[in-house]
Amino acid sequence: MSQHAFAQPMDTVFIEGLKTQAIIGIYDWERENRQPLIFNIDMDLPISQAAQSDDINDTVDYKQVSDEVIALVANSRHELLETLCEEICQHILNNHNAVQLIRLKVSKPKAVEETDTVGLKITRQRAI
Ligand SMILES: Nc1nc2c(c(=O)[nH]1)N=C([C@H](O)[C@@H](O)CO)CN2
Repeated sequence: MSQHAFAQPMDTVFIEGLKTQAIIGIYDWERENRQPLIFNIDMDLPISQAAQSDDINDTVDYKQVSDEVIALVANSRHELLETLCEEICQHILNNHNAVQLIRLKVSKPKAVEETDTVGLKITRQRAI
């Protein structure tokens, strides 16, 4: 019987509180000044292979993904968080084959003065 006859349990590699600076927003002041965006990213994948091999290539490297997200955000100039978050999820799914599902939350703490923070949460899954 195949080793994969049963569903593999999903585990989560996560990045919490990733601080970036972006040109993002619909207002003039947001087009002229970078502002902070904070990301929490959950990446679901089975880690059983990496746990056996002890090889970073059998899992997803949270340091590498963090660096890629920082670079992607630094080079972006979107108006909406929706556009940026979709781009980040597609980048991760396209470049990190082990990742099956992503839950991404972005906080934009300087956007609405009366709040602690506002933002967006999205979930994206690899097409079967
Ligand atoms: N759903 C969204 N609503 C809003 C966004 C956004 O990106 N997605 N952006 C803004 C402004 O840029 C805001 O952050 C400035 O206060 C408003 N609403």
